Amino acid sequence: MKAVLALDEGTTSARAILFDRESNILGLGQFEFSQYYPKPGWVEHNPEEIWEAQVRAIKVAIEKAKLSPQDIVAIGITNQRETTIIWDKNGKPVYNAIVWQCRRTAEMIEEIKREYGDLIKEKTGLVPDAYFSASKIRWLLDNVPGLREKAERGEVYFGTVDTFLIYKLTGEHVTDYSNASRTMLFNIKKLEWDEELLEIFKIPQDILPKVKDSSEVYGYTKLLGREIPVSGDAGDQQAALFGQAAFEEGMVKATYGTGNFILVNTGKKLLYSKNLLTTIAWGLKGEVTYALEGSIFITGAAVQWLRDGIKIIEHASETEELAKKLDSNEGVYFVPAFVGLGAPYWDQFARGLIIGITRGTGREHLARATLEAIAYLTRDVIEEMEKLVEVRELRVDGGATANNFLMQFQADILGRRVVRPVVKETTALGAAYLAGLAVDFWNDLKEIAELWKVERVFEPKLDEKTREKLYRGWKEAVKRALGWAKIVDEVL
Ligand SMILES: Nc1ncnc2c1ncn2[C@@H]1O[C@H](COP(=O)(O)OP(=O)(O)O)[C@@H](O)[C@H]1O
Ligand SMILES: O=P(O)(O)OC[C@H](O)CO
Repeated sequence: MKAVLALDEGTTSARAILFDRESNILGLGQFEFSQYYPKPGWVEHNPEEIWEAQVRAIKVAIEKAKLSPQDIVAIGITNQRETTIIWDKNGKPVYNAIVWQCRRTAEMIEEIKREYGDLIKEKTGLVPDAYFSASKIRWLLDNVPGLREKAERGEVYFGTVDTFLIYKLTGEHVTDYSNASRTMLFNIKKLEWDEELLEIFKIPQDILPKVKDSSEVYGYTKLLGREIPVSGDAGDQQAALFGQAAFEEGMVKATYGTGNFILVNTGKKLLYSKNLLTTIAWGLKGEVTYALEGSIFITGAAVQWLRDGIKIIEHASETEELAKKLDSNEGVYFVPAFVGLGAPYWDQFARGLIIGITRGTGREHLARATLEAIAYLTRDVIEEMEKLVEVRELRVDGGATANNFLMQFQADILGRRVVRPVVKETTALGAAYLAGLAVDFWNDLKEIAELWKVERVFEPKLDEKTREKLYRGWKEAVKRALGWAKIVDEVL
């Protein structure tokens, strides 16, 4: 049996999944790696740990599938995006990876935004934020002793995690259009690194990877004892859009993981929205497809916080039964702005808030408020999208879509159908499709679209009056969370 191997390197774990031609999962390996929080608001990973977790995951996936390396026709990569690594010629990182969630460069961005905010938006499609790679690279060059000199001599390489993994696998220094579009250094109209932005962020061009299509052979790896082509690469959210077979303009997907990321395919059109990101979905055969994206930083991570932070649950899935114990949220709202708020608020200084607590408030209220928040945040983004495109239904994927309460509440609060597919590992599947297309394992997008199957549809049931009342309450709660870190700075 022949298969494609997808490497899905996420924020909390590295996964490896083997898919056959019918997109069945033949084997899966997954290992978590450590999260480092050296200061409040800072988040780092150790790239060596990521690599080790990834290699172990590959071995487990192959064992579980009972396949041999001979059966693997191609490898596709998909990754947590924006996370920034700089390494030397031996593949040794010069510092930890600075993770997309890290806020250490928030002040730097505030300053740059004042002068260059509009220029950045116009060239990159992004809302200037510490989220993207540019300010993280600048921070490394300014803070790791001797690094700037090495960068100027062309002795080190920058990459997002896809680029680091491809370098480790093949020795090539490349990325794809979708990942490049998240650095805040890539001109999404001209499809090239932008010299003016490189100047603003003081980044030497030599450290940047070559930008390629999302589906082509980048190089070959001997990791498994024979040469296998590495032939697919896309940021995880774009890969999920591809794995959902959202190939037509107007198709929307939402991925429910650590954060929620909602993307609508806008085809060849570059649509701009003040509070959403214009981004590249993928490059295929020399042509790019664009998307509009709403990035929500913390959703499933808030469920993790209930589990690991305040320890009121043991498993994420318990939130479903707890939430169902109540008929309503009883006025309790939770705004999980742990690292500020992304789309559509873009407030780097917002912080988390739980409001409406009374003597009767218990675990079930907190569980319900957390799940409801995920749905409200998603509606915030869809409302913004609907100013530009019509959203008829939402294709969903990611870990938290297993929660039926959440899916039903999502349909209710949107007043739209929520559609869950059979294969929930949509991100990895997208990477597998991209890799497989490059080596003719799959022929074309039509063949892939036919493989997509619905598992369950959630129809909206809530009356409009209740829906709008609940949502108004949410908006009031959000107002109270905005700018909180600045207020704390002033008073403490
Ligand atoms: N049944 C559930 N209900 C609510 N949240 C869940 C459930 N199962 C998983 N999650 C949340 O989903 C996230 C895991 O999803 P996953 O797609 O693996 O995320 P990522 O790729 O970002 O690491 C975790 O943050 C977890 O808290
Ligand atoms: O690791 P995930 O799946 O939560 O995805 C993270 C995003 O790519 C960040 O932009």
